[in-house]
Amino acid sequence: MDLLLPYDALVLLSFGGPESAEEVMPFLRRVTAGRGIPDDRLEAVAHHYHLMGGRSPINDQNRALLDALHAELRRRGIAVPLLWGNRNSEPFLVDTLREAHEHGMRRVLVLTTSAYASYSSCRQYREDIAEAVATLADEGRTIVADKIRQYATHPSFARTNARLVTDAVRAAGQPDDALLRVAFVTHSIPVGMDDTSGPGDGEGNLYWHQHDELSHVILDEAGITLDRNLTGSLVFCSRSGPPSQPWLEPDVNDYLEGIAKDGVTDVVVAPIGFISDHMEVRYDLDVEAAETAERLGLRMTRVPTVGVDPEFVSGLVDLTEERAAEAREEPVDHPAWPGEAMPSTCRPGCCPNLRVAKSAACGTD
Ligand SMILES: CC1=C(CCC(=O)O)c2cc3nc(cc4[nH]c(cc5[nH]c(cc1n2)c(C)c5CCC(=O)O)c(CCC(=O)O)c4C)C(CCC(=O)O)=C3C
Ligand SMILES: [Fe+2]
Repeated sequence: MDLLLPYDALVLLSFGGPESAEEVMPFLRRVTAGRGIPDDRLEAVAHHYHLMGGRSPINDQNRALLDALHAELRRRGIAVPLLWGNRNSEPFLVDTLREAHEHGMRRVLVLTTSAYASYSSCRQYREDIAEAVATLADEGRTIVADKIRQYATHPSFARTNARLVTDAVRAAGQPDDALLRVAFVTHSIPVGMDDTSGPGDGEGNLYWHQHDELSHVILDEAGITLDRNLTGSLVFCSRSGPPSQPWLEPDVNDYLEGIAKDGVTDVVVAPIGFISDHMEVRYDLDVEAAETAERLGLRMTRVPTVGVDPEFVSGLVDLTEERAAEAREEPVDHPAWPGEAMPSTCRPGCCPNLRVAKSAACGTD
């Protein structure tokens, strides 16, 4: 069996979520601390969790992803330990890393459950890694954490999403291109956060751009496979923040209103912004958007997220091998489609924290 040298472990790092009604408010307070989220929004989101019995599906989805990663690593003969930590709920990253250190591990590779550029999807994870590493340093434990590159532009992510959308369009059973739309959905973020997303060389809007580019190649691929002329749009869900602050639009529900007015009858909803069917998908799409569609008389087909799809999981394991080769300073390819490979070590000032200066791991700043 090979190892994933120089790494002593692979750590899955996720957002986290509550697993019981009592955990909902502490979780929400942790997530929104210092983020300026209005109380009525917090109450609404707490209600979404309570509708699901206080249990977010995200932790079970991560357990399934860990099993799938474990199986693929073993299939390739890689015997690296696989650990799991969250940013906002147990098991907390700092506890996972402390236990790793107790077991003699000194350098770990982190894989996050977030694919794109932006402060929320990349730097915030890096800040939390830095904080965990600093806490352990205060305890006299030195541990180094590297990270695989953001994988929104890894070909396995695009290919898996393209296949899932193709299958869903086929299943929707509306043969008339003019009556069908594909809505590519991602998490809305503040416009200012999108404007500053990217490597920090002045371009910005990389969050929006990566989603937009991926939507286009998926439409092309599905169109070619099905021999159809498909149309669609990038739309957003889960807006938070005060009404005075602009966030990316259109909201998925407003988009549905618009296409219904245009006489469209069928919508395929593809949550390409997320890698598993967590609350944003289960509530904001499967409950809220589904109700909007029903009210408008639109037939809605929801595309699954990449989840534990073998092609996606295999791509993630490719990325861990790629990062390990980089760390060993061996020549290595960085396959990317569509667009460019993101660096595994972020540049200074990329996807900045617009509120407070905080140190972030896995970067050159
Ligand atoms: C880009 C992005 C992703 C995708 C990348 C990634 O996956 O990380 C994501 C994922 C997630 N977001 C999640 C939950 C929440 N996000 C919130 C708030 C916010 N999200 C933001 C952005 C994102 N969020 C932003 C800009 C805010 C405003 C506050 C701030 O500026 O930080 C709030 C507070 C209440 C509210 O306002 O909604 C909650 C509860 C869960 C867990 C779901 C579950 O339990 O199944 C997951 C996977
Ligand atoms: Fe969020």
